[in-house]
Amino acid sequence: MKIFTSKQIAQIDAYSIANEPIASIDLMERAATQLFFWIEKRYSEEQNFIIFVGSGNNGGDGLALARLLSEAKYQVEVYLVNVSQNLSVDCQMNLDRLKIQNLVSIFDISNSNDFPIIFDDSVVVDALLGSGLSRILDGLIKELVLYINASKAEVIAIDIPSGLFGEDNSLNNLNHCIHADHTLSFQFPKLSFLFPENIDCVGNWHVLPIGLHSRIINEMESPYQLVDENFIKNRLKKRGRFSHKGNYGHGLLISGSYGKMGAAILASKAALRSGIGLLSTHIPRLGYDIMQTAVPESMVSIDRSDIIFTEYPNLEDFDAIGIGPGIDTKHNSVRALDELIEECDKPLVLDADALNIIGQNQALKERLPKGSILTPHIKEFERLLGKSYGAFDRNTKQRDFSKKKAVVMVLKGAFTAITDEKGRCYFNPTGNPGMATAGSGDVLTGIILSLLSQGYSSSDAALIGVYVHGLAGDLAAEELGQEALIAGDIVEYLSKAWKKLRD
Ligand SMILES: NC(=O)C1=CN([C@@H]2O[C@H](COP(=O)(O)OP(=O)(O)OC[C@H]3O[C@@H](n4cnc5c(N)ncnc54)[C@H](OP(=O)(O)O)[C@@H]3O)[C@@H](O)[C@H]2O)[C@@H](O)CC1
Ligand SMILES: Nc1ncnc2c1ncn2[C@@H]1O[C@H](COP(=O)(O)OP(=O)(O)O)[C@@H](O)[C@H]1O
Ligand SMILES: [K+]
Repeated sequence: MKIFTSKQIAQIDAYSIANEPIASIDLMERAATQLFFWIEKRYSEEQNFIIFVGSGNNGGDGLALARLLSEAKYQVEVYLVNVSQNLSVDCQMNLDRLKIQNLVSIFDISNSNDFPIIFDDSVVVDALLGSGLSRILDGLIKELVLYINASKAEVIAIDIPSGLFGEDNSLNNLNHCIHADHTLSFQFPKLSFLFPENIDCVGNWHVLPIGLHSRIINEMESPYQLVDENFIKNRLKKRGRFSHKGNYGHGLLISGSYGKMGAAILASKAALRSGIGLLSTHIPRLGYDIMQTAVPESMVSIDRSDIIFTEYPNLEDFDAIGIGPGIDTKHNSVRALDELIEECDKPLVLDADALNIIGQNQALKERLPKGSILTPHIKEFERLLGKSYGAFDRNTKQRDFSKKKAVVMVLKGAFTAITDEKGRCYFNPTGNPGMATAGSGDVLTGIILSLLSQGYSSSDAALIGVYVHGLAGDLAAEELGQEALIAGDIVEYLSKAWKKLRD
């Protein structure tokens, strides 16, 4: 699913009105009806709602919702806050309709004495400001937002929490935005929903389809996309009936050091459980017995060093190389990585300590082979590209770096962001907080190496790898629970995840 900016959504909205065609008031009714259906499924008739309404179309949605809810016998009170001089045309029309219906008490808020008591068991609907937000909140509306946030009532935000921008919130004060439990967004999620710092504002978000025009949605370009299962399924290659292990590539994984052999084991198992033909794992000498016992399916390449990575085998034998999990950042490993980067003309995935080494030796960053995949978490990302002003800035840096260096960058976390050489950014929906556990990144490196070895392009290897990794984590968490989940479980559940993608 493409993700559009608030400005683009307004254009899509206008195009739909002109070309479906549909009157804007009817589109608003469609939006409000979707809100109503969502609420009706979750709340019994006894539930009372306090709807705070602004003067734009977001307010109009709130007023139309108030009418639909009261028609269905819910208890509803509406509080109108004049955020600007005049109500928008559709907001005014819905206010008139609500007054004619005459089932709902409508109050004006002109100062803080007008704020209603919000009982803990009320549900607050935030229809103050939507995607027309043009500046950060101040004055009465900010006070009201703080007042709502201080209540214990559940809060449902319409379209976007009031005060939050759809894209860049680096100059915003997130405490002055509505903190919703649920955000009901029309047709698309907003970009800002996918950034970690906005979670307290957005809560759980849900996308409600309102039938915006498919032609404009298909034609309008956006660098941002939210990945889904079909998007991944369409990228999978078939395994031919007469294929043999030579068809699925030979990968080289450089991983592990004294005390960190687990990283090599996890990444190797993950590679083998993701379809690779042959795997060689290059490890320091001390790890020989450990590796041969734990992962007999992998061949072992032994370093001259007992405890760290200092050299690598002839790269000609391999289709792709993965390096980093648990290799440490000692001087001789830095030198060996430097040589590898200089020589390597094979698809390369760099993770963990390989990224830390590059972070400490910025010249290496300039020489990354085109098509390399880097898989940092936020800390590693900052070591590579410095601190950011916020998630939007970080995302812009990531896209620019991918484009400038023609590499794929995977910024890991909830909604892992994958950027490619065209500056496009894909957000991954799978995965859960149970995966915030030692070694889960190593598993991802193994999966991506496996896919690169099988001949997938760098961006497809990253997209598929991240998706299936998160899916395996989700399937594992469903059965084991998030607390008990360990990285080895992600490997174990890869089988179910791949099967699901092949269904
Ligand atoms: N997408 C779709 O297809 C559909 C969208 N729909 C709905 O429309 C919503 C967008 O509506 P909208 O454009 O009228 O904007 P909205 O946010 O309600 O209000 C803008 C007003 O607020 C004002 N204002 C701005 N910032 C402010 C501030 N900090 N403090 C105080 N005031 C501030 C601003 O003033 P100005 O910037 O002009 O000075 C302007 O007067 C969208 O979120 C969704 O709910 C559905 O109905 C149907 C389908
Ligand atoms: N809250 C979360 N939601 C989704 N995925 C997560 C979450 N927390 C962690 N993950 C995933 O788990 C992996 C953790 O990787 P990383 O931080 O490198 O761990 P480690 O260094 O311990 O191996 C990443 O792929 C990340 O996307
Ligand atoms: K809102």
